[in-house]
Parts: sequence; structure tokens; C-alpha cells
Amino acid sequence: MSASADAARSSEAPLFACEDIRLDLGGRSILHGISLSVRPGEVLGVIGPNGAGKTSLFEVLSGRLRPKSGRVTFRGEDITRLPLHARARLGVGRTYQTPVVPDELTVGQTFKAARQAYRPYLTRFDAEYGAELVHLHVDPDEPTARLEAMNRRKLLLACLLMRRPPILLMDEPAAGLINSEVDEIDHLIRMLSKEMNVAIVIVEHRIELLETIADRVMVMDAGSVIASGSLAEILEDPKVHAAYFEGPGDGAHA
Ligand SMILES: Nc1ncnc2c1ncn2[C@@H]1O[C@H](COP(=O)(O)OP(=O)(O)OP(=O)(O)O)[C@@H](O)[C@H]1O
Repeated sequence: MSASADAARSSEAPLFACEDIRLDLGGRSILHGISLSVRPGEVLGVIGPNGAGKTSLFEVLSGRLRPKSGRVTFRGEDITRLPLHARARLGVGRTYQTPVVPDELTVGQTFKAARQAYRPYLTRFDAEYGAELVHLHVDPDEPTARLEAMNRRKLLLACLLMRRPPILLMDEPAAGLINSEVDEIDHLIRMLSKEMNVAIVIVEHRIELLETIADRVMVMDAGSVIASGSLAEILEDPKVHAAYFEGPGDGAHA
């Protein structure tokens, strides 16, 4: 990206943000005051060792869990009290670590269900648009249960993208994929952010995957943000080394 595009982006208001999020689960304090923001077309990577609180944070951002305090905003509006489906309707898209497809449906039926999940109902052209974006080329009569991991991910992404969400929360979108498929997901993320101006917050375990896609990286450990900045900056940070590379298992979680 050019320096002028960078400057223009940094002066834009955040599209999606959270401030000072605190969350308790099972009587334990899990998130201790997390804040983040992302602008249109920007990719924010979230990393951290196992149990850092990344998925819990996503549950709060997407509306599955209500925080004890703090707020979540979309286009400047407070959406903290809106449930998951209401946020989805506003355009907050979420993907999950495990691509769970509706096993009893075919690909075509899944697209139809997604088109008619809520109003405005979408057309077949919208579904085709979603499928084209992710390069999903499967028979509509194929049962979703028979799809391999990559095509499951593509189907779920196509169903999300046909609604043209301005923000995507992606929880380890490359989990369980082989290298060539990871490259394809990388390419899609770059295209969505840089060509279609979608804001993306992405949880990723493998730091090397963030190198090509993330504009900024935020590192979590034990429910707090311990560093944020460019990937190069955070890799220099001793706190990040201690938490991420010198944890139990000699960095096995990195
Ligand atoms: N329902 C729950 N009740 C109690 N504690 C929970 C619950 N869900 C998660 N936790 C705890 O919250 C902490 C953060 O978990 P979380 O899954 O958010 O971390 P994570 O960074 O996503 O980890 P991973 O990389 O392993 O997915 C962990 O200590 C976990 O044991």
C-alpha cells in the first residue's frame, strides 16, 4: 500500500471497535480490559498462546457472550447488547475455527437457506457471486457432509460473503488446511480487504501466516493485550517472546 493510502486510512474512523472489555466465565476473570479497532480495508491479526482469551474475545465481539463491562461499537454505534443474529444482520460476519456445515443439506439447499436466512432474501445471483469469490466449484446436489475441509470452509464463507459484510471476524480460517489451501485463503483475505475494503479481525496461531495479510498485530496473553503494532515490532518485543515462544512445550503452541 502507498504512503498516501496509509495516511488516508489512518485518518478514517474505525468501522468496528471494542473498548475495555472485561469478561468472567465460570466465576473466573477471562478478559481484563481488551480494546481494539479496525478500519475499512484493514486486517488486524490477533495472536497469543493457548488460553490467552482469543476465542472468548471473539464470542464477545460477535455477540455470543455479553461482557461484564466495556463496549463494542460498529460504525460508531454501541452494539454491546445486540445478540449474534442482530449483529450479523448489521454486517458483522463471523467464521469459526471448525467449519460446521448443515450435514443434512446439499450445497444448493445450504445456499438457499443462507439466501433466505433473513430479509432481504437474496437471489441466486448473490449465491453465485459468493461462490465465485471463494472459487467454490462443486455440484449443487452434492451433500455438504461429503465436502472436504477446504470446500466446507469455502461454502460457509460464500454464504457469509453473499451478504457483502463490511467486517469479518475470522477465527483461525486456515486451521486444518494444507499449504496450498492456506495460500488460497491468504489470497482471499487480501482480496477482500485490499480490493473490496472489508475490515478483518483474524485470530491466527501461526505467526508466519500473518506476515502477508495483517496490517497490524495484537498479542494477547492471559486475558490481556501485551503488545500491538506491526508484525516486525511485536516480534522484537521481549514480552511477546516470553509469552509466545517460551511457554510450556517450548513454543509448541506457536
Ligand atoms: N465456558 C468457560 N468457562 C470457564 N472458563 C472458560 C470457558 N471458556 C473458556 N474458558 C477459559 O478462558 C480462557 C481463555 O480461553 P479461550 O478459548 O478464549 O483462549 P484462546 O486464546 O482462544 O485459546 P486457544 O488458542 O487454545 O483456542 C482459558 O483459560 C479457558 O480455560
